[in-house]
Amino acid sequence: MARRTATAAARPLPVEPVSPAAAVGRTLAEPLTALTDLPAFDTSAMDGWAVAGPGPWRLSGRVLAGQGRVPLADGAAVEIATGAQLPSGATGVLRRERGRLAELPDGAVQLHGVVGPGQDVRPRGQECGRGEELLPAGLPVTPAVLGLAAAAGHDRLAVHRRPTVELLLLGDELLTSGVPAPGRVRDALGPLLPPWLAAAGAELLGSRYVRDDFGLLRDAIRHSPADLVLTTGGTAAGPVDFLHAALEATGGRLLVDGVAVRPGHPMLLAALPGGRHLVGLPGNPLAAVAGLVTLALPLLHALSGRVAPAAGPTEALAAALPGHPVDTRLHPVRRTPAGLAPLPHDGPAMLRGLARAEALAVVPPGGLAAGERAEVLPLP
Ligand SMILES: Nc1nc2c(c(=O)[nH]1)N[C@H]1C(S)=C(S)[C@@H](COP(=O)(O)OP(=O)(O)OC[C@H]3O[C@@H](n4cnc5c(N)ncnc54)[C@H](O)[C@@H]3O)O[C@H]1N2
Ligand code: MOO
Repeated sequence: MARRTATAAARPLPVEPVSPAAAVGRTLAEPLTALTDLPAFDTSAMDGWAVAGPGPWRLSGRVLAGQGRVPLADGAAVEIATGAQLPSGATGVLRRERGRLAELPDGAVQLHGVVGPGQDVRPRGQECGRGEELLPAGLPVTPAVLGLAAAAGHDRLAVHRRPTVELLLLGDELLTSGVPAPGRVRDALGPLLPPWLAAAGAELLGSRYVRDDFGLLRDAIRHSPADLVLTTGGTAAGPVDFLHAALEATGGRLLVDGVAVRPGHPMLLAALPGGRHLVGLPGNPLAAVAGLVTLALPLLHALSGRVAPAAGPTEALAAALPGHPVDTRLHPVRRTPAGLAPLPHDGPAMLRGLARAEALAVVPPGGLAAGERAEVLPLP
């Protein structure tokens, strides 16, 4: 439900044509159509000889990949390379290992072998015709999409602008180096979040530490130019948890204020003036990751124009996963041959389980027995 609210909270950012290298990790804003037949011409699929009609054939010449189309008379054969354009009049390709050459009394070379019609030929348009839709809009541009787009003749791709993010790390207790001092903790989220945001297609404008001070937090939110202001800590009702007050002071409108999920229940989502958004991640590190996958990633995907699946895939559990009496639980899991294995050290303030996890399993209230299927939220 919270994931659906976050998905519905934003419209895709504007579309821009960019070079393929700049498109990786962004989302196709238009269907990718073929600008050519693929293959664009009848192509030899093997090294050997292009032949015209039934054998034996009289051999002459050679066609290499990259050359234009040459004619071939009935009864003739020409040496051909894989990927070369098939001569006009050719009826098939005889692989090198299946042909036998013999010299004729007049010095000419004769080729013997058996070739079915169209054998070892990749006919023009076998993969797609010009104008055909290859991929729908809303798909992330992966390296494979780049390869397909290039093969289909594209020099630029229409993608949505990357959502920008500013990360505000709240808490006077945070240390950025060394071991924890009395009352102080190492910031675990400053290192953890940026690579996951980048993997989700976002552009991080910056990360900064904001002291536990209402005015500083209010101004940081008010002046942030980012599409998404992502905060950590300060979501609960502690004496220096100023996030709600700062949102009110900056004209923020709460869309989600707490989610029935453990860990992470104080997570929140707000619309900010100027079409911006704020996601507040709880300070406990595993709770923050729960907020990332529940609110921040769906919102970033919506801004990127990425089509969201209705629900995550489900996988069978290798062991029982106890549930919360009324809330959904998110539990770090690994894939094993026996199914999803829950990882220990899954407390809200712990990262030991998460660091070995491949995904978070969604555990409904009451829990799941071994062998039952759990929805799986992949970690980006
Ligand atoms: N009376 C209540 N107290 C709390 C409740 C509650 O329902 N009633 N909920 C608890 C839960 S659950 C969570 S989660 C936290 C959320 O707290 P905040 O978002 O306000 O976070 P903080 O209080 O700032 O910090 C909580 C905890 O996390 C540590 N922290 C914060 N930032 C980082 C960071 N970048 N790296 C590592 N650790 C961090 C911080 O030191 C605290 O230990 O509220 C509970 N309280
Ligand atoms: O739910 Mo808190 O978010 O347990 O850590």
